[in-house]
Amino acid sequence: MAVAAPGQLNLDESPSWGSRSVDCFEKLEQIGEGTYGQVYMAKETETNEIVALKKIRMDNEREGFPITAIREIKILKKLHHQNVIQLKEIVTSPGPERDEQGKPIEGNKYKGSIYMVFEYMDHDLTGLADRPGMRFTVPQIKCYMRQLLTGLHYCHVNQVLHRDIKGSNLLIDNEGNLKLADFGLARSFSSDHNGNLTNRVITLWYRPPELLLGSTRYGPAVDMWSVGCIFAELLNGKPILTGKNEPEQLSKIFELCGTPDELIWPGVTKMPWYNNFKPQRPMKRRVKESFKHFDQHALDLLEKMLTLDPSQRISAKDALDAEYFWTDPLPCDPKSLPKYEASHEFQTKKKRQQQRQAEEAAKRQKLQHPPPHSRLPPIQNPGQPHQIRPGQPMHNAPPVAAGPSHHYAKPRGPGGPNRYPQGGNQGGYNPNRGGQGGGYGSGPYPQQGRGPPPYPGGGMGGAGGPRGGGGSGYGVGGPNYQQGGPYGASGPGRGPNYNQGGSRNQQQYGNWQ
Ligand SMILES: Nc1ncnc2c1ncn2[C@@H]1O[C@H](COP(=O)(O)OP(=O)(O)OP(=O)(O)O)[C@@H](O)[C@H]1O
Repeated sequence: MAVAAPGQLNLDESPSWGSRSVDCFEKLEQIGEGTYGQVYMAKETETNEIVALKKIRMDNEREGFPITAIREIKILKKLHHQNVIQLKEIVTSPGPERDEQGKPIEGNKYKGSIYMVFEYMDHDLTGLADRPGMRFTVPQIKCYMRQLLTGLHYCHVNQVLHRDIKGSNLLIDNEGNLKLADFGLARSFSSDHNGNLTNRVITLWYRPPELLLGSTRYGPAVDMWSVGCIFAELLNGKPILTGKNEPEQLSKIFELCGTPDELIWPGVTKMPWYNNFKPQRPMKRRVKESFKHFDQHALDLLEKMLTLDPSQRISAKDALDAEYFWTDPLPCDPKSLPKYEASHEFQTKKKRQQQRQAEEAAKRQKLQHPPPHSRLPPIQNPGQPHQIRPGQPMHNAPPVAAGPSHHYAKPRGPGGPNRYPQGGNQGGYNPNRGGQGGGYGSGPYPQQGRGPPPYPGGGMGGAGGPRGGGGSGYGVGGPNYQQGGPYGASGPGRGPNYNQGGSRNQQQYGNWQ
C-alpha cells in the first residue's frame, strides 16, 4: 500500500472500512484491557485468520466518539511499516439484540460498538518478560531494540510522536517481529515543534524530564527517553525509574541522571515547573556507576538515550547507528528467536492475581485448621505407610503440575529477580569479531549504508538458539562469522565507510521522507 506524505491521510486504503459487522469474527478470548477498551483475540469466520479486536470504549463518552480512537485510527491509517502494528479495518456492531419488548438482551456478544481490527501478535514485551523463568539473551535484546528503534524512526520521519512507549505497547509475534502498538496518545507534529502539546502523556515511569518540567513544545526526543528506560529495563531485569507520582519520578531521574543546570541543559531554569521541582541539592550523574555491569557499548548508548536535555538526546536514527548494534554479540535474526506460548500483560497479571488468591485462600485455611504442633508425633493416615520427612526423597510423588522443571522466577517487581542477562556480555559472547558476515539484507529491513547489522552467521539461533536460561547456545561460530554467510557479500562492511559522509540511515530511511 502506498505511504501517504507526512502529515497526510493515506487515501489508498480499502473503501469498505467500517462497512463490515463484527459478526464476521468469532471472539476467542480477552487478551487486553486498556484505558480505552478491551482487546480480544478473534477469528475471522470466513478465512480463519486470527486477529485482535480492540473495542472502542464508548460508555464514558458524553462527547461522542473518543478523540483518542480518532487519533489512533487516523494515524495508523497512514503508517505502514513492518515494525508498526497494522490496522486492518474497522468493524461495527449495530447495537444490542432486543427481546420482544424491545429490551436489550443480557449477555449479548457484542453490544453496539466500534472495533479496530489489528493483525494479531502473540505477546507484548511486558507479558513476555513476565513469563516465569524468562531471560532474554543479549542478541535477543539487541534484536528487539533494533526493531523498536526502526519502527520509531519510521514514525518520527513521518512526523508522528508515539507518546506512550512502554513494554505493554510493544507487541511481539512468534516470528520474533516487534511492532509498536497503541497509538491512542500519538500525535502528528511539525518539525518546527511549535505546537502547544499536552505534557500529560507517556506512562510515568517512561516519561522524560522535559514533560515533567512542564514543556509543551517537544518532539521525537520524548519517545527516545522512553526507549532508554525500556532498554535499561531489558538489561537490568526490572524497571529503573519507578516514581509513584510526578515529583517522585523527577527526583528519581535526578538521582540517576544528575541535577540539570544551564550548563548541561541550556534553558532548563526557564522551564514552566522548574522552580516547583528545583532540586534541593546538586546531584552527580550516576548512570555509569549504577549500571556498571552493562557492557560498554550498551552503556554508551544508554547514556545518550537518558540525556536530560532533549535537544542533545540521541535520535532513533543515530541510535540505530550505535556501536552497540554492530559489535558482538550481534542482534539475532528475529526468525531465530524461540517461539513462546502467547503472553500478554493482561493475562500474566490475571494469572498472578489468581495465584495470589489461591495462596491467600490456602493461608486462611491453614489458620482455620492449623497443623498439629510440630513436636507432636505426626498423625498417620490410614493407608499412608510412612510419613515423609524433610530431605527424604518422595517416591511415587505426583508429578508437579504444569510447568517445566527449571527454576521459576518470582513475579516481577522492584526487588524481584532479574529476568534478563546480568551482564551485557553474558551468554554466548563471542570475542571473535568477524567480517560482518550475517545480516539479512534481503529481509524486511531496509538496507543501511554500511550494510545491515550483521547477525552471527549460520550458527546463530537455529536449534540451539537463544532460549531463556543463561543465553548459551547463540553467537556460535567463529568460523561462520568469517565466512560471511549469505548476506556478507552484499554489505560493504564497516571499516572505512563508517565515518564517511552519508550514514547508513540516510540510505536506509531516505525514501520515507
Ligand atoms: N494487535 C494485537 N495483538 C495482540 N495483542 C494486542 C494487540 N493489540 C493490543 N493487544 C493487547 O492488548 C493490550 C492493550 O492494548 P492497547 O494498549 O492497544 O489498549 P489501550 O486501551 O490503549 O491500553 P492502555 O491503557 O495501555 O493505553 C496490549 O498491551 C496487548 O497485550
